[in-house]
This record gives sequence, C-alpha cells and structure tokens, in this order.
Amino acid sequence: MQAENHPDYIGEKEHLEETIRWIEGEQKFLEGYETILKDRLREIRKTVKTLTDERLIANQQLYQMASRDIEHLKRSRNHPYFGRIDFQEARRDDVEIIYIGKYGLHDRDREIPVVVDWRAPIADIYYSGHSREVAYRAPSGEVKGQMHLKRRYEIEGGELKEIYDDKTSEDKIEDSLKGKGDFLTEALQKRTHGRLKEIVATIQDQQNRIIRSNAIKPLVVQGVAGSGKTTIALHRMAYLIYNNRRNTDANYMVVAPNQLFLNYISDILPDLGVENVCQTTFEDWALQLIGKDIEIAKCADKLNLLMNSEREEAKIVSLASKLKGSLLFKKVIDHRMRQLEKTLLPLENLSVDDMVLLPYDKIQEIFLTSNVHLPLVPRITKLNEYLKTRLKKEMKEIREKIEECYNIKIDRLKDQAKDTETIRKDIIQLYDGRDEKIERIKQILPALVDRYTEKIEKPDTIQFYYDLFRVQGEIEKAFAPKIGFDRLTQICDDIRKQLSKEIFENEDLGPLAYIHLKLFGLEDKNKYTHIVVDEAQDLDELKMSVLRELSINDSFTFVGDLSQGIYSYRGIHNWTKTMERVFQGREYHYHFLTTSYRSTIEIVNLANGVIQKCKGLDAILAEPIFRHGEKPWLKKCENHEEMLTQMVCRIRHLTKEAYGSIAVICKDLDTTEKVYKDLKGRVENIHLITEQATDFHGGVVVIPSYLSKGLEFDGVLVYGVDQGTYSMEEIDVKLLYIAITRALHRVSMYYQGDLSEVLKGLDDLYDEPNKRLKTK
Ligand SMILES: Nc1ncnc2c1ncn2[C@@H]1O[C@H](COP(=O)(O)OP(=O)(O)OP(=O)(O)O)[C@@H](O)[C@H]1O
Repeated sequence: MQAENHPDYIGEKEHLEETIRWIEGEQKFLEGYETILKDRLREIRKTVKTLTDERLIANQQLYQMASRDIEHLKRSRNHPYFGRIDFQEARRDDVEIIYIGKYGLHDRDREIPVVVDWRAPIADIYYSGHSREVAYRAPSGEVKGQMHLKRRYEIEGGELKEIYDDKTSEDKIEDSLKGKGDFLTEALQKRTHGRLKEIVATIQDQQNRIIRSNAIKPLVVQGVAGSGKTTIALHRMAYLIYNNRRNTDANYMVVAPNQLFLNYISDILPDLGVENVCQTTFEDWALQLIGKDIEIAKCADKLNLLMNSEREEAKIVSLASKLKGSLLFKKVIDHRMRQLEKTLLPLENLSVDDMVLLPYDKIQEIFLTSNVHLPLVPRITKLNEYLKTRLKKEMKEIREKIEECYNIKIDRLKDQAKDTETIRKDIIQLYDGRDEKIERIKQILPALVDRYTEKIEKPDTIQFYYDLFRVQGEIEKAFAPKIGFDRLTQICDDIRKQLSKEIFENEDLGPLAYIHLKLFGLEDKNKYTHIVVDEAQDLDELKMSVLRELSINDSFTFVGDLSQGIYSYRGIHNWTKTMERVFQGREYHYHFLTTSYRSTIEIVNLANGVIQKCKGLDAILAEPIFRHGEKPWLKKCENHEEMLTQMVCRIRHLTKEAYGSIAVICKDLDTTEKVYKDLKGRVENIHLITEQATDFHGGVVVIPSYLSKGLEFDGVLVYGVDQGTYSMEEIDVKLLYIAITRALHRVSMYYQGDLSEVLKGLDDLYDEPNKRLKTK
C-alpha cells in the first residue's frame, strides 16, 4: 500500500525521521571520535618501537570499530530498516516495537536498540512468524510470545514509499503472512543490473530456516534453478559470522565454480557487512596449496570433447574423470601412502665409525608407530627430533660402550706388554682417544641424525601422482572389477600420456590436493570454521573429502541442483549416497527448495517442460512465485544472418524496455565466439564471456551455456535451438534448461532447420510469431 494511504502513516513517518536524525547525530559523533583516534594513533606511532605494542593494537582496534560503525550508519541513512514486529513476550504486559534492518544500530546513551540486526535471534519471528503465537531461540533458551503486527516498508532515499501489513487484525492471519505477499512480488519485479543482491527484507520462511539452521552438522540444499540457493548460502554465511563474531580466530570460505561467478556474487557479503571471507574456486585453492605452477586444461574443452566424441571415446574420457574423483581412488592413494611410508627410510643403521647407535629396524619401527596422525613429511621432522632427543638421552650408554671398547684395547695392550712403563704412553694415547671420541660423538650426534634424515627422499605431490598410474597394481585391483581390464588399461595409458605432457585437468586437482594434504598437511590456522560450496553438484566425492580436511568441524553449506549437473561425468548424482559416503554416516541437514523466485510463471513452465525431457533424471519441477510475464518466444529463421537480425532487433527492444542485463546464450564456446564477432558491430556495449572472464558487468553479453550457470539476466536470447545443437542427450537437455532458467523476465529462442526434439511438443509454452503470421 502506498505509504500515505496507510492509517499509521504519520506515526511511521515521524519514527523514520527520528531514526534518521539519530543516525546523523551518531555519525557526527563517531566521526569526531574517529578523528581523535586517528590523532592518538599518530602520536603513539611516534613513540612505539614494535607493531605489537598493546596501546597501538588497542587503539587500532577502536579505530577500526569506529570506521566500521560509521560505514554502517552511512549505509543505513537512506534505508535504516525494512520491517517491524510488535512482540509481546509471554507473561508480560508491554509490547515491544522492534524495527529490523540490515545493520543493527544501538543507542548507547539510552541503552536501547534503534534497529535490530536481521540476524539477531528475535528477528527470526519476522521471517518465520505465521500466526499470533510465535517463539524464537535466544541464547538463554526459547522465548515465547505473541506477535501483534508484522509490517514491511519500502524506504527510498530516506523517504517512506510503501507500507505492507502482513497481519491486518489481531485475530485474522492473512495469507500474505505466509510470506508470498505483494512485497515479495514487487521485489522480484525489479530489473537486475548485474551482480546478485542481498534479500534480507524478503527472505522466505523456508529460506530463513536454512539460514538459521545449526552449523554443527553439514547442510545440503537441493534447489531448483532460481530458488535462491546461492543467495541464502551467502546470507547463512553472514548469519553464522554475526553469531560467532566474538571468535576472532574464525576463518570462513566460499567455494564457487569460477572467477566470473565469484565476481557476480562479490557484492553480497560486503553489503551484508561481512568482510574477510575467503572466496575462491576449488581449482585456485588447490593450485595454491600444491604451490606448483601447473596449467589446468579448460573444463569447456572436456565438455566439448564429450559432446562431440564417439560413444566409446566419450565413455573412456568420462570413466577416467569418474575414477579420479572417486572415493575408491582415495583408498588407492591411502594404500600407496602406506607403502611409501614403509619404504621411505634409507636402508641403513644410524652409526658412527663402526659403532651402531640405532639399527635400521628400530628406526623403522619408531617411524611406523609414532605420530601416525600426522602427514608424512612432518613425521620426518618429528623422527629427526625424536632421534636427537633419544640419542642424547642414550649418551651415557654410548659412553659406556665406548669405554668398554677402549678398556678391552687397554687390557689387551697390558697383557702383551713386558712392563707398564713401555706402554704408558700408548695407554695415555688410548685414554685420550677414548675421551676425544666420546666428546666428538656427543658433538656430532645432531648432525649425524640430520645426515640420516636428509637421506630420506622427500616425497613430491606430483611425482607421487604420476607413480600411481605408472605402477598400476593398486589401481588395477580396485578398478578392473568395476570397469573391466581393457578399458582400465586404456584409461591409465591415456592418463599417463597426458601427465607426461604435463597436461592436468580439473579432475586431477582433487587427488593432487588430497595427496598434498597427506604428505604435508595443513596448519590449523589455514582451516575453516564454516565452508559454503556453491554449485556443489559439480564437485566429485574426492574433492568433497578434501574440503572435509579443510574444515575444523564439518560445518558446511552445500548448495546445488542435480538438474543442472552438467559435469555429470564427475559430479554428484544422489545427495544421500554422496553425503553418506563422504561423511561416513554422519548426520546432516537436508533441505529441498522448489520455489523459483527468479523467473516469471511462463518461463518456469517452459523450463519445467524442458527438464522433464531429460531421460534418467528424476527431475524436480520448479514452482513459480505468482508473477506473470511475456510468454517465451521461438523464432524460426532461414539462416544465421536472419537469426542475428532478429536478435539485434530483440536486444534493442529489451533495452528500450529498460532491461539492464541481457544475455545471448549459445551452447558452446565456438558458437559463442562466432555470434559475438557477428553481433559486435551491430550492438553497442556488448561483451564476450569466456572461461577467462573474471568480471561480471551486466549490459549485453554473449556467453556459452555452461558458463551462464548460476548467473541471471533480465532477458535471455537462446541461439540455435535446433536438433543438431540440442539433442535429447542428457547434457544437451540440461544445458538448454540452464539457458532458459537464467532469465528473470524475458526469453526468446532462435533456430534454423529442424527444431530441437527437446522443444517439440511444448508449443503451448512458447509463442511462435512466424507461425502466427503464416496461419493468419
Ligand atoms: N526471498 C527472496 N526474495 C527476493 N528475491 C529472492 C528471494 N530468494 C531468491 N531471490 C532471487 O531469486 C534469484 C535467484 O536466486 P539465486 O541465484 O540465489 O538462485 P539459485 O537457486 O542459486 O539459482 P541457480 O541454481 O539458477 O544458480 C535472485 O535474483 C535472488 O535475488
């Protein structure tokens, strides 16, 4: 409802003005304080000698806090809150009026919250309260009470524009309280201008439950395209960080499929006031871990190969990827690791001169039985330390042994001598020699141990990986019964050939990272308190196990959609099986999202029709939010040139309608490059997006289907929906599904020749302007 027409308009307007006045006053005060701190820091820096000076650190922290608060106040000034709840706690008479916003604002003088942070426990009822009786979980336990009012505001530039009451009377619970009211539809109707945005004002009940669910167990969200998986995973991250804010050692990580995607989501966390979260791809993280400058082949090359090869060739390629990403392969690595451990030490005793200080068998026993929880290389360091301490302790026995030896020599000398006087000099010499030897051994013991451990050939991650395929025994035992001896030999030959040319691919990174962790380990400070994995369906189980090694306590949010699993040759097909295998039976939360918030009803219907064509996939159909739009279009063209002309026309039309982001989606990279080249001169400000792209900037883009995954655009133009391009193969159906589901408002499809089987029979879900003309 327009704010002016609401009965409480005057009161709400006054409250907003008062809040803004308070924000401005507080900002002024804090800016003054910030200046004082700045001057103070300048003075401290003149006198302190080290950066660890306590006064320096304390004032730096105060300065950072003040700067952060100022930033939040600045961001709040024009839009301090988005919601209000009137809450009466059980057995209390007073009703609290709570305003909820993106940033919590606190009045220190009056000791009251001006705005409550959306992540605070009490804000839970704003999102989850569907009836008068509500409850939320506070640190002290469950708090029950009654919600008398739930109100949402549209505030722009500090002015109240709209007021929506979800609950109109104390007794009546409106349907809109279920969260799917006007407020949401209005929000979804908006145009996008590039990057993904925060949704704190319109988080829905089920999404709220996911965001706030306990972080002790891993959590999996399977959701249809556009159901808000990425968005809520990032809101969950912000929520967990807020609620763990006193833990200053905590580290957080977001793993996403590529740099482009990372760029696309890069605004959300800072916008929610969250900084310093490591946002990376598995590939980049693994390469940094391994610390080697190796080149990784593009995933697109593999996809293209699979799309365009003969059946058997494609089978071998996909089996090789499956092998590398499987937990069985992890077992093979573990087995080889144990073998290496047994053969790592030099086959020699630790001795000096002719005296054995520690025999090989003993050292081997020590190595194989101590510090076994550690990775292999740190165990060598531990062995070195242990041997030095042990030999130092054994110095008394070593001395006795040496003395015994020399005593025998002296006794022998004495027995042979005619008189003691003649051998006196020799005896003294022997005593001197003995003392010298004892002293020398004492001195050289550490160096002796160092020399011994230096002889241990330090394992190398990449060499270890090569050797796995060179000496085939273990792999054969594990995989031949599953995929057959001949195929396995062919796979291992191919992998060896590739590796000898130093060509690595994405699927090699899981095992390489795993090997590296087993050899060198990871310091605790490099582990994470919570890890969000987006597009998790494209990970393999070995990579998931590797991520487990990074996590301090198995606190994960995995979000994905099996219907969008285009890397099915390596990816996940069944969440339950994968979670059971990777987390070895550990309990986990599982959520299932079916509402698509992104696209109009017409687009969702077409997407559902498409994904149902995917044989062998038990596709979950999306339920659209109540938002209508134009029916998708299908245009048959005579040739490529006509498709271009039609698309140029459409882009102009969409731009005129103020749609800020438009994508021309082609199935593969070659077509994408060609279409971009041909459109470049005809469409202004058009960008080509390839795997190297790192920056996402809205406008008009030409992009291959597999790279568009996770992104969204106001309008989507799908190029070439003919039978040759999109066959009924699973991968093709999924790629078309992905392309269509990228659109918020408009979809148009172009083809020449025969229409793709995937779209045949779905003619009631799209308009065909050509056809209409013909029938007229
Ligand atoms: N509760 C909500 N309120 C407003 N917008 C929402 C809500 N939930 C999701 N959205 C919007 O829906 C769109 C899709 O969200 P998002 O990209 O997170 O979905 P997704 O499930 O990750 O999609 P995909 O699987 O296609 O990558 C975004 O524009 C997001 O802002």
